[in-house]
Amino acid sequence: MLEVSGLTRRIGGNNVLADLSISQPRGEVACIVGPSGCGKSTLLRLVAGLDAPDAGEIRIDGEVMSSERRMVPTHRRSINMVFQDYALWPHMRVGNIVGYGLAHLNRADREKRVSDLLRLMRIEALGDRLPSQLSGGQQQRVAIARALATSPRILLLDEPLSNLDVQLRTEMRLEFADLFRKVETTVLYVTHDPLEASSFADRLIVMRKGQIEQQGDPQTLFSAPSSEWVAMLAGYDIRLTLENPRPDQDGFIGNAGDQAVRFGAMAEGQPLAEAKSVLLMLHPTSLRFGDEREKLDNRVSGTVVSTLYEGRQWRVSLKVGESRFSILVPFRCSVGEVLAFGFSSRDAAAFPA
Ligand SMILES: Nc1ncnc2c1ncn2[C@@H]1O[C@H](COP(=O)(O)OP(=O)(O)OP(=O)(O)O)[C@@H](O)[C@H]1O
Repeated sequence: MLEVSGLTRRIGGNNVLADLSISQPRGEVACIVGPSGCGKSTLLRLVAGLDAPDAGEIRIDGEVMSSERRMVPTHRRSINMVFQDYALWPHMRVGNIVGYGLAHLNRADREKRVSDLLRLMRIEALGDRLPSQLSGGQQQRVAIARALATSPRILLLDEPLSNLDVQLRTEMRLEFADLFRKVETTVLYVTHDPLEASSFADRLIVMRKGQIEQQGDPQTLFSAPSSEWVAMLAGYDIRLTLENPRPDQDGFIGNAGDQAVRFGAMAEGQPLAEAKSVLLMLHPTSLRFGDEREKLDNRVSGTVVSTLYEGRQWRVSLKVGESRFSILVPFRCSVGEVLAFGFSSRDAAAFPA
């Protein structure tokens, strides 16, 4: 179990981490998601013991690892870390790199452990190669095999897919899902890409400016973002401003120009009473066109302001009331045309504007 409580780190007068707390049960895969500079790597470095906190505590299985008074060195924490650049030793062969931390085992046990790990990472044929003879994806697998060799209690990964091409990233996401299930290690994984994280994380922890903005299992977080910022990160890029929001039947209603638009509820913790207007945010996959839209409790019309062909679909800029946003549609439309779409009020995330 990893417990981070009240963790604060000041660098150059700034709070890079500010009173941050995380409680992670054994075996959980948690992904820290957030933009560049929000403090993700600093958090990993603190957990690894490569840096010391200014306040707060880190405990592993109940034992204090970092606090203002105590710093357990990295090699005594049972933690391993995989870095963005893999950091493989260039003069060593893959088998030796993976077996490096296993000097305490006899030769036969060490060789067995190394070959098990190479098989697990599907690089069993590469044991005699040097890092320079491997592709980026293969190097990445070696780095993970090395990190798993000593069966650490916690595995830390800092943007491990960032140097791989798009196709390999997708493949590795699937493999991670499988791997993390098999090894049963507690995993703390840093990425700036919430989609990458949502494919294998038990929990997403969204960070912003050194603090946690929202956390939860990926499906909850993607379907109920608690702030405009998390909604943006989750891809809710359609923004509709509604004036005069007010309760209505089962939910709420507001005006976009002369059209009434329903929404289910305000996002968690956001008061409607004080809001003069509401920002409704929608994920593109919530919009329906044609007959499908008739079944939904919202039907909204917009005027097409511009269109752009984007390979088998069109990016259409729409004006609805005073709001302008762009959507992708699978059909051609022309400037000035009125385009109607539907969405369910339950799928909209609403925030005070
Ligand atoms: N040694 C340092 N000296 C000065 N500022 C630092 C130092 N280390 C980190 N920072 C600052 O702390 C903030 C958080 O950095 P950190 O590397 O943790 O962010 P990050 O979320 O991991 O970003 P990225 O995704 O770009 O790696 C940044 O504003 C960074 O400039």
